[in-house]
Amino acid sequence: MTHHPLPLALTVGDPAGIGPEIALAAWLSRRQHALPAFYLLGDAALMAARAKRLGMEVPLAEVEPGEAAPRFAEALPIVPLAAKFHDDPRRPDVANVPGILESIDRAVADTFAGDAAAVVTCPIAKKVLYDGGFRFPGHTEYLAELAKARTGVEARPVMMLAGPKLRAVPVTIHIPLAAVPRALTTGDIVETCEIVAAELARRFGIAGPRLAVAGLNPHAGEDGSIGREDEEVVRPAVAALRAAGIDARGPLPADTLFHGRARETYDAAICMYHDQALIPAKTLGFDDAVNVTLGLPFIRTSPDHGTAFDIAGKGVAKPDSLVAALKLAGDMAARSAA
Ligand SMILES: NC(=O)c1ccc[n+]([C@@H]2O[C@H](COP(=O)([O-])OP(=O)(O)OC[C@H]3O[C@@H](n4cnc5c(N)ncnc54)[C@H](O)[C@@H]3O)[C@@H](O)[C@H]2O)c1
Ligand SMILES: N[C@H](C(=O)O)[C@H](O)COP(=O)(O)O
Repeated sequence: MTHHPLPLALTVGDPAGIGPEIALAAWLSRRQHALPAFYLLGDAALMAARAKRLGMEVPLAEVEPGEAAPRFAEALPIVPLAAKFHDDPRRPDVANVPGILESIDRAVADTFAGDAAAVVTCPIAKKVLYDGGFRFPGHTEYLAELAKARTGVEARPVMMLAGPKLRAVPVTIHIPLAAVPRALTTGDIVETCEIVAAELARRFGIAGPRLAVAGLNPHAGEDGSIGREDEEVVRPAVAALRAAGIDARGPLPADTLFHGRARETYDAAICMYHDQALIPAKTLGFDDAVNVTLGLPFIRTSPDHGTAFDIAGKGVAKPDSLVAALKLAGDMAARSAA
């Protein structure tokens, strides 16, 4: 009997977005990209309708997770949810929220049950979920909550955008820009860097990773003359990290941190807020960067883009970032199993 590695559990994301069609396209490219086996937690009727709408010939197989890997070569395995979705691209509907969450919950449950090697998520629209009563900023924090519910241990999730040219980590994530200076603490910077250093070693095979810590203010505060946070919050964090044996440098001016020669000097840039990390990450690699959540007791990756409601159902969405997310999850799982 052939031995199949555990498949990846792929969530459907918002069904009105591009998640369903990039999942179909990723499956079609499975041989070209040597993708690890995955199954979609979704609704076969929705997937059949979206494939038909886009003229994509994708055989679908409703399966249990245990049957997914052996079926993957010949059909896109779908593990059905209780929830059903309409094929209504570009029209997000709060009525889809329970099904969107069921897909995420089930992916995590399957991973804890040993039926899946990792969780890969298609994009959700935060506003739609918030309107449906979701009280977490995004997947990142929700996944940490699901982990805690299962292990009883607090998880500190860390967002990393990882591409061939840059790995970038925002210390504060989905909070208003005006709230960043108050939210940023030395302890959070230290904790984030510790998790990044440990996970780069464990899950990416980078021994002694080099971390470049960006400043918050222009020119990293210019010795405290343009804002005090770099001297009072960031610098003590870097000192504590260095004392603990972590190769961290900073605070470094963020404007000169992302050009080619600078990027050669570190393995991850630690940034103080969302756009400081995600603008360079998506500019340098919108099609191949992956959103990875570190600090969880399981592997989670996601494409770097969102639901792209403007193009859903039009047949122009590129599956590249999802393909990269599936490959990275497979690589991370293989390294963790070795
Ligand atoms: N992982 C996630 O769940 C995730 C990530 C980012 C944004 N979001 C959410 O997505 C929603 C929309 O966000 P946004 O509009 O800022 O960003 P977006 O990434 O959805 O779209 C930005 C632009 O890029 C284009 N684009 C995105 N993905 C593409 C692809 N695969 N192929 C071709 N073009 C693509 C879109 O058409 C749009 O013009 C928001 O609600 C946001 O919260 C979710
Ligand atoms: N900030 C992420 C991005 O722009 O790519 C994104 O919104 C995803 O967040 P979650 O993985 O927490 O849903």
